[in-house]
Amino acid sequence: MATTTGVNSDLAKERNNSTFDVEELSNFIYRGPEKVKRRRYLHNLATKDPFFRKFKPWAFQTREEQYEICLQKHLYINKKCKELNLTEPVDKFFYTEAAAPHENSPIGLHTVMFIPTIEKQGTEEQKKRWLPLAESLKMIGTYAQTEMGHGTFIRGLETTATYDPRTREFILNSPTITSMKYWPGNLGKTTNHCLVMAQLYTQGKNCGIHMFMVQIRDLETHMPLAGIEVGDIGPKFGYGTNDNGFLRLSNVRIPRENMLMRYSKVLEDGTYVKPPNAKIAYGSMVLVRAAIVTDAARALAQACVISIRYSAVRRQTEVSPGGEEAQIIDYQTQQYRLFPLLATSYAMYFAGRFMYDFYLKTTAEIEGGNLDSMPQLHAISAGLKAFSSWMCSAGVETCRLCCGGHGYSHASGLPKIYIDVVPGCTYEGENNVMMLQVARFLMKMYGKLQNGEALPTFMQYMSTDLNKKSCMTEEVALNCLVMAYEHRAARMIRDAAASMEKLVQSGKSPVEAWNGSTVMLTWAAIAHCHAFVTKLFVETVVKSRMDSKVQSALTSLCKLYAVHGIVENLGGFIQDQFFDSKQVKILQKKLMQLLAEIRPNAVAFVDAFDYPDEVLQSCLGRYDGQVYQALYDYAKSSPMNEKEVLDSYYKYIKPAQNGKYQQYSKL
Ligand SMILES: CCCCC/C=C\C/C=C\C/C=C\C/C=C\C/C=C\CCCCC(=O)SCCNC(=O)CCNC(=O)[C@H](O)C(C)(C)COP(=O)(O)OP(=O)(O)OC[C@H]1O[C@@H](n2cnc3c(N)ncnc32)[C@H](O)[C@@H]1OP(=O)(O)O
Ligand SMILES: Cc1cc2nc3c(=O)[nH]c(=O)nc-3n(C[C@H](O)[C@H](O)[C@H](O)COP(=O)(O)OP(=O)(O)OC[C@H]3O[C@@H](n4cnc5c(N)ncnc54)[C@H](O)[C@@H]3O)c2cc1C
Repeated sequence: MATTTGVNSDLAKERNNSTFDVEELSNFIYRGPEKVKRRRYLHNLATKDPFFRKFKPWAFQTREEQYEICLQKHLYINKKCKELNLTEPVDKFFYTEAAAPHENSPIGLHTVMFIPTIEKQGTEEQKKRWLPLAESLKMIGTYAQTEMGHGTFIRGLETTATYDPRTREFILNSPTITSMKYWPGNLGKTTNHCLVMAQLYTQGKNCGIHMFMVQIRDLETHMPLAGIEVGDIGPKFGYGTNDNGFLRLSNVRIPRENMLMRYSKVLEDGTYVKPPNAKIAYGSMVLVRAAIVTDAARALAQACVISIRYSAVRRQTEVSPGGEEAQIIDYQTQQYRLFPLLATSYAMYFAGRFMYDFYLKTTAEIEGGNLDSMPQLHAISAGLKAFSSWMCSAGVETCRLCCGGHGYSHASGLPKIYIDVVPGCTYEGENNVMMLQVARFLMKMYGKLQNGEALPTFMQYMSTDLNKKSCMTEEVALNCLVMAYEHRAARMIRDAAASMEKLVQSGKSPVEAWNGSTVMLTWAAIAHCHAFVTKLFVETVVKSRMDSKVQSALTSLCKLYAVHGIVENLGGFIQDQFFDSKQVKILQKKLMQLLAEIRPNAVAFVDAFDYPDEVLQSCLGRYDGQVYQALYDYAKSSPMNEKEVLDSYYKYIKPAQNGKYQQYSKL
């Protein structure tokens, strides 16, 4: 029975029953007690700061208020980060996630893409010129690449930058309606500069797409400059705090020095100097793709915290007539929907940790002049970005559904998380398109395998003997699970390659063969990413040092991740009789056992993510489990309840009750 003060008794019982120390698991997730302490310190700085609490809740704000309030919060965050000397991206990330949770920043693109693009693609002189202005917000910029007509196919962008050697300027133009920049974050009303991706023309030749710094608004009045038409694109599915914008450029002249020239150059006479690799200009997209993995994991983790705590508190339906109503977390169907998502949130966190390290290592190599790992970085970041955003967005929605009616209310905090995470499936490369980039890499690797060439370590599984059957026994060993995922991926890669080969043999061109095989190629890419994430999870629990009780609990969760993925995608695992029917039954039975095994630790697993209530902003996910009082308080705080009788009653309902409808004929 729930009490109205203190911690809900069901939730308290859950915490008493767990088999491991939550603090130990938090230490493992966040890489040590010092880092946990630091994260808590940063969260506390934000959640205890009265500045962030003076605004009305996000769900009660109009679009204009969402923008204005979020802008104030992020400008304040910017100021505080400077005062507190928070320079590490991870520190800023933790401080911000607590200060403005899931409120997409009106200066976010400035921080996440504009400044990093100058840093990575600018010359020393350009960095010296622009970075101090950008750091002090005198220049506020965005990354303006996508156009109304093209987002995916960036070689098809229509914006032009034509070099005029007489004046040593570029002339920028949006020659058609489809060429206008459309979607860039913060572009509509906030920014005064843009990094514009445009087709470079010099000496009469098209040299492909390049980045140009373009001032769009006056630095004093903030009015658009001559030749610039700019504005907000209007309300969207979410992202109300963000002024995604449109931009038309008409004969806008910028100095030659405004082309980002660290790698490609246009000399004064108009001579074009090529970069060492044309795709080096895509580096800022790779950075954000890498960051999206952690961002998506965080969204799913928070949704699991909310949904699992609520499932422990919520009681529904007497199990036997007249008996006590069960905690909904005890229904096997609820466990089947939630626990694999809990496992997925851990899998994605570890994938995000890996991605962060790999990104830093590989970009350091690239900056040192060694570009060898660029294709791997592209394939891994594109694949993990797509896989994580798909799995986590769908997972957040399932968490919402698992909360029944209350999940549909903004009081749950879940809709806010969902609308923040789901565009990650689209921006920074639409997920299907990203998976096809992965497939392109896989086909190259397959070609190497056929030629007997060496493969990078993470691709060596492709040489597995596809006639081999699974080693799965009742024990359901982790290595047999990994082998199953790698077997499926290797077979799907081979099948996709065979499909293309067959089409070529039937007289199709390589391009036609590719287009005729994209579904199979996508299956292969997804299977590859699934294998990659599973193996990473297994290696993390097997090879890392951690408390033995935590390790045992985490091993069950990891097993659940792997077994559930097989049972849910069974067709792909049994197509070549890799598993026999006896082994399938073993896996199904194991799945049910694992749900029961994880049940006593479910709340502890979500507590270990260590998100304060102020970050979750959820009546259902509160640490103390006092959900009903919170829902009641939330309802009472609705602006709709400020007056007992609304003006609309007198204006519309009362006249209608009296049969008077004249007011409508006035319209
Ligand atoms: C890791 C850091 C973690 C830190 C965590 C802490 C702090 C983080 C702080 C903050 C971030 C927090 C969260 C982030 C979350 C949210 C972000 C907020 C807002 C989001 C803003 C969104 C902004 C945008 O959307 S910008 C626009 C993005 N647009 C796209 O992505 C377009 C997609 N299209 C493409 O990328 C390309 O067109 C393409 C599909 C790849 C095709 O390119 P194209 O040139 O046409 O290719 P082509 O066919 O000629 O050649 C293919 C060839 O090129 C290789 N290739 C392609 N791309 C790359 C690359 N990037 N690198 C290397 N190589 C590349 C490809 O492999 C092919 O090679 P090959 O021919 O087969 O050899
Ligand atoms: C919230 C949000 C913020 C954004 N912020 C920015 C920003 O700051 N800066 C910026 O420049 N852009 C931004 N964008 C734009 C974003 O990057 C693009 O929308 C994205 O890259 C997808 O491109 P698209 O819209 O052209 O989709 P399309 O390519 O038109 O996709 C439509 C469909 O076609 C399919 N498709 C397209 N091409 C292929 C192909 N080759 N093979 C198979 N299928 C294909 C896709 O899979 C998809 O199903 C933002 C978008 C959103 C939603």
